[in-house]
Amino acid sequence: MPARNILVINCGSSSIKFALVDPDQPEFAISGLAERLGSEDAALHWQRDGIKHTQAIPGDDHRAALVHLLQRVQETTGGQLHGIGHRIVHGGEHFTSAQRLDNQVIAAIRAVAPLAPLHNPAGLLGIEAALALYPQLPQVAVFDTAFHQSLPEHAFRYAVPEALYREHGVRRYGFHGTSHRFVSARAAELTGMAVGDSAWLVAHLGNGCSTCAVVNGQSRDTSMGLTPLEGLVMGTRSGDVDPNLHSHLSRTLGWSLEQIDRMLNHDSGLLGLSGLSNDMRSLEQARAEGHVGATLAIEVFCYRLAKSLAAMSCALPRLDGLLFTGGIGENSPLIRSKSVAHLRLLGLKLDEAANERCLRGVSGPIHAQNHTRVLVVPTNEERQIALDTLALLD
Ligand SMILES: Nc1ncnc2c1ncn2[C@@H]1O[C@H](COP(=O)(O)OP(=O)(O)O)[C@@H](O)[C@H]1O
Ligand SMILES: CC(=O)OP(=O)(O)O
Ligand SMILES: [Mg+2]
Repeated sequence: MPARNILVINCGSSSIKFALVDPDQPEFAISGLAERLGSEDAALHWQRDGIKHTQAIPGDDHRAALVHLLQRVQETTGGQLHGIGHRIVHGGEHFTSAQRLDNQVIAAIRAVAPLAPLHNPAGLLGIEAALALYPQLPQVAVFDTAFHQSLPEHAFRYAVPEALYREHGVRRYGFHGTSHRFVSARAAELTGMAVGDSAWLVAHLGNGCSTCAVVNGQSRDTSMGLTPLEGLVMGTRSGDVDPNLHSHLSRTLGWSLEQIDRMLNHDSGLLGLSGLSNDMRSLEQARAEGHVGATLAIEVFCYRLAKSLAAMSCALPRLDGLLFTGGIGENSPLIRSKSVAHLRLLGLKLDEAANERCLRGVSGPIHAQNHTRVLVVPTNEERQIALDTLALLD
């Protein structure tokens, strides 16, 4: 059978992640990241046959970086590409599953772009660039929101006038669905349970962070809402604040909506609290050196995470386990330990030695004996996107 290579493109606000996935192979033929796009420090990093490479691409924007990135892919496949899968963060209420891209689907993605201002515009750039270079190849959009279309109405409605929902789509959508779906299915596999009879709390902790209650393979509640700003403390995003903060800042400081938007999305979260960095590695190091802001940022991050998990537990009939994933969830024993320490009432307690061992791709159980399961489960959004893309193309 010829290789069924799927190129997966995940465009963020200032970076593009990519991977060439053959679903029959455990490793990616090539994967990488174009980062700091639009700046003089822009660079393309990729890994092929276990060897890491870097190319400076100063000043490259998304479109220009995609040209370089696709050259690396082309060298690897020799032109054997079956299709392209794009991660699109917001699919609104239109899409409950992945979609083959056509003009109508692209228009619908564009229509909800204001609800994911850091993500959808970049995703559209990725689609345009890939269509320009590979007009003959089938392309698919895989939505972060799709997995959460199973939320019951009492979980997805806001307590605002009904017309805002009916006429303007103001509701909770939820994000990171591809990751929540992948790790909850993987956890069932790892523990010998049937996905269709399992109940998990999931903490996806990357640059964006969210929690999810997954029952029998379906999302029942999640911490992100109309946009990927609601919920947890994130790298640069505030998560939940009092909704009156907007009018307070406007009335007392004269701030514009743009200023408030920028502050909540780009200047808040770990960065805002610490005054130092949005990167958890840097904060952990600074905390170890006694940095007050970094210490506080970590305390708030962990407490708010635990509070959200406790709230999510309302959506579960029982708790089969808590799953940690994402760059922070997979790599930070400190964050796992501090957040689980707030959750004794849920019957959660860690085996700290096991917790310390789970980092840099090492996964496994980290709970104390005779306590509810806590697992570190590495996510693989790229593989899931490739599988969804193939399922649609076949
Ligand atoms: N060893 C580590 N310890 C603590 N945090 C880590 C470690 N490795 C990565 N991280 C954190 O993971 C976050 C990025 O997560 P990732 O899932 O890669 O993000 P993205 O949402 O961009 O995919 C950053 O805050 C980074 O500092
Ligand atoms: C939806 C979201 O927050 O995505 P990311 O974590 O990639 O920023
Ligand atoms: Mg992410």
